[in-house]
Amino acid sequence: MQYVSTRGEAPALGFSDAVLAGLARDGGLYVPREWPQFSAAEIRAMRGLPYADLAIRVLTPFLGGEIAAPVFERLVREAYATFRHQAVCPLVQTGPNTFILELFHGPTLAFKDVAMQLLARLMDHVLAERGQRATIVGATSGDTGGAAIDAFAGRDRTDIFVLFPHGRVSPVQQRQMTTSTAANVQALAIEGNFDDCQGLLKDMFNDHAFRDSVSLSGVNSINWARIMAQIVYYFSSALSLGAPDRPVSFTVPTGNFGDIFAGYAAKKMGLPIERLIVATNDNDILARTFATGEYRTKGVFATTSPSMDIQVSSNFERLLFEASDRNAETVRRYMAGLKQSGAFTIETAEMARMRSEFDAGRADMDEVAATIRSTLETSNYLLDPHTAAAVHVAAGKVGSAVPMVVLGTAHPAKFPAAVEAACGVSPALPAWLGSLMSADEKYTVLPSDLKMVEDYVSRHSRAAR
Ligand SMILES: Cc1ncc(COP(=O)(O)O)c(C=O)c1O
Ligand SMILES: N[C@@H](CCOP(=O)(O)O)C(=O)O
Repeated sequence: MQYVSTRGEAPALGFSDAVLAGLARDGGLYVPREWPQFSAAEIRAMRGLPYADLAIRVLTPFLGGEIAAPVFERLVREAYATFRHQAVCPLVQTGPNTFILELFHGPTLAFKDVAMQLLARLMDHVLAERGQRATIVGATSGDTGGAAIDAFAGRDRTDIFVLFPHGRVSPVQQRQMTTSTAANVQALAIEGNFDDCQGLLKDMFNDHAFRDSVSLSGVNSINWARIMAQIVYYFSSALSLGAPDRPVSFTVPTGNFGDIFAGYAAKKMGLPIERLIVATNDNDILARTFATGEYRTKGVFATTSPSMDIQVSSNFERLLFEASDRNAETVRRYMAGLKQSGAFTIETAEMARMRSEFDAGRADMDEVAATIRSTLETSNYLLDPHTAAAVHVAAGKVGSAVPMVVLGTAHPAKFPAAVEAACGVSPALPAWLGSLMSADEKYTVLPSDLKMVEDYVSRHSRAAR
């Protein structure tokens, strides 16, 4: 299996190199050269498999034989042993034909753990085999950072630097990043928003001298392995609802478009997914794009679902590549427009292709609060604000006989203030995270300035040459 860049100007790479590279050297994102296929019979044979076994079955074709089977099996089993629910990602029914796929039973209570726990082990394995070290820089609007720090803390072959928007993450999210005592962890509070953090990250990757000098690697969903690992729970949930003999639709709280792109990948691999519905909060660039065909950024607005406060949605580039029949020149043109004027207009035929698979909607903060309240009243189920945005959007789309699965991307206890304001209930952190809110914090505040951040990373990275 080879991985190609969406911008077509970087060399194709094998699995291990693509994982270590993160962003392609031409600024593009890696995607598999072709989608592995499972027949209906092969999917049927996956029914009833424990989550780790399913992950091994679904993900092995992506490895291109580069990770020995017994090693991969061990890494997968270790990754999912960190989850506190036996099913790893359980499915809970909340209405006649609606379900929440709970993705928040990992160490940091967010869906990011599902991929991050595996990615850290994969990277460690590849680096150890090659006798190398890497510097990992991640950008977060709140959840990726904590999940990455948990997964990489104490690993000798990597130093991890997480850029988070100063003052714009929830207190629980912040502490999950700032209370780590591991020597290889650095939390950097950037004076800006998430798009600034992600912009700095991409600029670091595109500064090849810096990139090479610190052996830069990435753990955001620009890294293919993040998307890959997220494909598995589309299979697990669809299988338990009757796949491949019954189609399923998914509504996904969306920001960087990584999670929903994993659903698209699952569909390309043969899973019968009817609709993939993008749910945004007030930062509704993707909902507007699906409505108008124009991707146009405007300022980021701070909401009660901070992890979705994003304008530049990285993985949308992967969908543009697909919708343009993998035309890298078209993708480069769109991305140049985004860089120059903050906008681009998508060709009609490409938009039609996207609309044939995806739908989109938005939930503003009042709608999110009302959904948290009403779901508690009618289903006795406490939503976090991100999942609530998706439940609101899904409610406007349900209606067919096809089951609707909403991805539950975070535990409500990560956002107690917003949840309590909405419904009067303040969700408590699980006991095993009890000391989080009293532990000492350690972080460095930096301006949103490329040179200053690069300088900080170079000075603190053990991989720096
Ligand atoms: C809780 C939560 N929900 C939804 C999202 C959006 O997911 P994605 O960026 O993959 O679209 C995020 C951040 O990524 C998140 O942390
Ligand atoms: N919402 C994310 C933003 C980064 O997303 P990623 O999936 O690309 O890592 C977060 O919580 O940090």
